[in-house]
Amino acid sequence: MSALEAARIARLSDSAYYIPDFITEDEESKLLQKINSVPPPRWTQLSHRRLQTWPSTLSKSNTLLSAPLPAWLQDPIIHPRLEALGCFADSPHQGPNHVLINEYQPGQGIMPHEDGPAYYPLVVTVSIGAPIVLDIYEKSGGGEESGCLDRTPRFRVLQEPRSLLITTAGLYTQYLHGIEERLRDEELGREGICNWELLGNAKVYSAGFYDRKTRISLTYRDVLKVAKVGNSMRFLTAGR
Ligand SMILES: O=C(O)CCC(=O)C(=O)O
Ligand SMILES: [Fe+2]
Repeated sequence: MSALEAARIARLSDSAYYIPDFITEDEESKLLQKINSVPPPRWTQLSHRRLQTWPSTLSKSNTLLSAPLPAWLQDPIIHPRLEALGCFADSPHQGPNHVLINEYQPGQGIMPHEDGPAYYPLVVTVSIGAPIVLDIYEKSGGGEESGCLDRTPRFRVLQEPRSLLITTAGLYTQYLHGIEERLRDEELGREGICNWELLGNAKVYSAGFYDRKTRISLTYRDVLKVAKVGNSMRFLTAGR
């Protein structure tokens, strides 16, 4: 990942990279327009956010039925930009094959969790619409869920709209991540935000807070187990 050295979030050692303005405003509007014009059944309404899964949901055995991602999710994010960064060069399929799109209204979030073994341990997140703070928690020594709810985050990453966040290595395997359900993100500054020096426009946050607006993330991943269409009958009956 040497091409990414300038984007490394130093406080997160070698496990996270942040690039502001990874896409243009025009590309951001086109993505928003595409995401918001899919047929309604494409959305899964969850209790605290809604979600699209491309090209399809994984099977119970965490297998992806092989299918290309739609062109609007590939260009220009995968080709040429992620390819130029080389960040999936070492992953089994040499590129992402799965994208989750999460939408958070003000007050919504995602519980601290880890992304788990279905994926190669590398997640690339494009943020659009509005900023949001991603909280990173140490896995507690005393059992998976203990005390998670009232724990304070170990690190906080501010994701500006149009930015790219790469999480990998220790951050993927040793920590949990989540987004607090709140209407306002506060305590923004050099102290509390671990990628503050890398922000594209830190001035916007100089008041130390902002009110949440609708924020959408596109998380690009490489699913390890992929079934070819020719084997789809085996795939469909597996794990049932
Ligand atoms: O929206 C985000 O940035 C995080 C989403 C996430 O953690 C997930 O979908 O696993
Ligand atoms: Fe996640």
